[in-house]
Amino acid sequence: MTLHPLPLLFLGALVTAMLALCMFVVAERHRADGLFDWAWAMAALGLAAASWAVPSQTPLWLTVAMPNVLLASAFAFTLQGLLRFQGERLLPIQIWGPVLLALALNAALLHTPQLRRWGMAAVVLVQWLYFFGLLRRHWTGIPGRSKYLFASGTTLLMAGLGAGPLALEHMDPGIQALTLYPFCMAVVIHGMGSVLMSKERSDTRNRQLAYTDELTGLHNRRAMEQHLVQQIAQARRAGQAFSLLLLDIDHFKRVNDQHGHLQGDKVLCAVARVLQDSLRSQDIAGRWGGEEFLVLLPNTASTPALVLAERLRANVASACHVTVSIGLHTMHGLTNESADAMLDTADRALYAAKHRGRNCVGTSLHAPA
Ligand SMILES: Nc1nc2c(ncn2[C@@H]2O[C@H](COP(=O)(O)OP(=O)(O)OP(=O)(O)O)[C@@H](O)[C@H]2O)c(=O)[nH]1
Repeated sequence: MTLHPLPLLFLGALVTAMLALCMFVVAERHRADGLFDWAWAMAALGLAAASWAVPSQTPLWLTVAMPNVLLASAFAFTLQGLLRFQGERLLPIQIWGPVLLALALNAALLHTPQLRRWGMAAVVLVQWLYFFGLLRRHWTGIPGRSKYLFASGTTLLMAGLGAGPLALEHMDPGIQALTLYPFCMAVVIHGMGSVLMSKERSDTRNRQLAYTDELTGLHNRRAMEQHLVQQIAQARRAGQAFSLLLLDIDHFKRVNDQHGHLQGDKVLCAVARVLQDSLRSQDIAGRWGGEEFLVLLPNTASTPALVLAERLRANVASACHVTVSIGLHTMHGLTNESADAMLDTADRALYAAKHRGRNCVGTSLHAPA
């Protein structure tokens, strides 16, 4: 059985067009993530494949020049999408210059196939170098694994479409047709990679939002509950001490009443900043609710925890125009305390600190039974 390139090219064009259509539908709400540009890239690839598939009697500008310019445009859209995804900018000439070059090259060398193919390979190589450089710069910041699909799919496409015509020119049409299978595969990998990359980015953002306190930027209560359970388990496994601090701003109602809710919010943010700046890298701070903050101190016994709590209290008092009362509780390595029990004891220590006149640290020793 002989393989004919034309039906396979039509199939390739159809697959690419369908992928482009799906991406346009999804991209509407993800323009800032580059998906819209990647949908245009896919559409340009589909059009290029369709133009290759028209019968050979058709003028060369339609079967050769146009698909070549469409290819360069597809890779320019790919680059532009990646720039948007990373919130970075390039001069328009850096993105669209290769497309103009492809246009000029195909106009000048339309009847000189060998030179034209070399020229196009060089244009695509320049585009790939931009693409690769950009991806490399941001690689570690892109969440998830779909970046591997995106990088390999795009590289396969660029290598195949840029250098393929040079490699295939003297080959049998049957062999040429076979190369369309990897083309279809590369298109699917590239398309899936771009859609999933954008999805993984949204998932990461949503997860961050779900675990972050909107006002202060600290962990929210949900995140702190999880950290607390993990830290207790870790302390128990390692037989280490683990301390927690419950901080409450003193007379915060007065701040709101006298200076307004907005000013109250600013005070909450200022206290959060002091916490972040005063803690060690292993400590975890979060907003527990209202004007209450929770701080977890892994591998910290009661004496150093008390020193740290006193430092926090003093730092807040000097930087924020308010004071805080702190309840401190320490779990010693092998004791079997639950998160609720620890919180309850810290809460009673906090109550004791309030009772002693505020702006001080209460420990389990001060807590009423
Ligand atoms: N601005 C602002 N105020 C809040 C927020 N959440 C809770 N509050 C206020 O925090 C105040 C807490 O007041 P209380 O529980 O009476 O405690 P307090 O005035 O700090 O008194 P003590 O804790 O006994 O020192 C209330 O007025 C709440 O409205 C918030 O997100 N922003």
